[in-house]
Amino acid sequence: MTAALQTYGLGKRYGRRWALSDCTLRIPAGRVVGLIGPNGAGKTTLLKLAAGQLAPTVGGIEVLGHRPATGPAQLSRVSFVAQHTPTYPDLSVAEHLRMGAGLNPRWDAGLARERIGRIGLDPGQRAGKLSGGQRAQLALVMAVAKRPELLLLDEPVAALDPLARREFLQGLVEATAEQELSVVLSSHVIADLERICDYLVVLVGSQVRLAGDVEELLATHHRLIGPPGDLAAVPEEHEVVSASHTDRQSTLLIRTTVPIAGTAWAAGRVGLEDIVLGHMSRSAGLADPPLLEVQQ
Ligand SMILES: Nc1ncnc2c1ncn2[C@@H]1O[C@H](COP(=O)(O)OP(=O)(O)OP(=O)(O)O)[C@@H](O)[C@H]1O
Repeated sequence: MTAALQTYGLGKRYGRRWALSDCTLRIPAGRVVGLIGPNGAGKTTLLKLAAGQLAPTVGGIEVLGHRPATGPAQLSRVSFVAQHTPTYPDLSVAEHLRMGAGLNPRWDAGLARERIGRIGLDPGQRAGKLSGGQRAQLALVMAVAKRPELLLLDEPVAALDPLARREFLQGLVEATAEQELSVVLSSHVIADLERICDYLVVLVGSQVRLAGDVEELLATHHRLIGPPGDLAAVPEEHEVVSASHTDRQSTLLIRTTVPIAGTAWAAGRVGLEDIVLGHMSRSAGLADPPLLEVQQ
């Protein structure tokens, strides 16, 4: 099956600073992929490389089996909504939709009208007079009505109110169920990603720290609670991702594919937030896990 996004040793450098480095990923098609990481981690850079708005410094990238933005056919298969959701301030909402219809061969006018009506945007209103959140909604409608095969969204819900945000995320899930659509969206809100994503990529300091199927990540990560500081007692098949210690106990986040049995440690399940934060706090290339906190 063709991957939605595939990268090989991909890197992008600005001057002497690497915005993204050594990125090798294969994201299957038909997934809703959450891209998460601290400010400056390289999320926007990866999305712009996928949209063909940036060229790699090193390595390669394929989107739906082809190099990004290599012609009209490839451009029509991908929608990209940039972080600040650009719209044309002098064009009305209706004029945006007419422009979308003129530029995109697979434009779904019915879907666009229905979504604009549901959001409650006035078709005669100029985009320059819309609120930031309304502009974001308009940009999202334009991106979805293009009927892309891959939708790239850079923090799409950051400017939306909680209800609009929930509706938008729900709409995304429905769109992926109705049509052959892959989605990659970046966000800082783990709860949003947890609700809709079935694949996760964690970027830290320009590098991929973790990537995988959400169900598999949940099944292979566990919390272990046991005697303080005794990491040597942890079986070596259990990769310790993070550790915190008090006088009375140590709490570990571990990743393992083997059953957890026969140790002095009590095991428990963890949520996506624990997994993401555990991997984000882990220092790159460290043999030993970092101490997250020490309580006396
Ligand atoms: N045009 C540019 N010129 C120079 N450096 C840049 C440019 N764009 C991004 N960078 C740098 O590349 C790195 C990655 O930036 P990027 O915007 O991809 O991060 P991000 O993960 O999207 O961050 P945020 O969560 O804050 O949006 C940062 O260190 C940033 O300063």
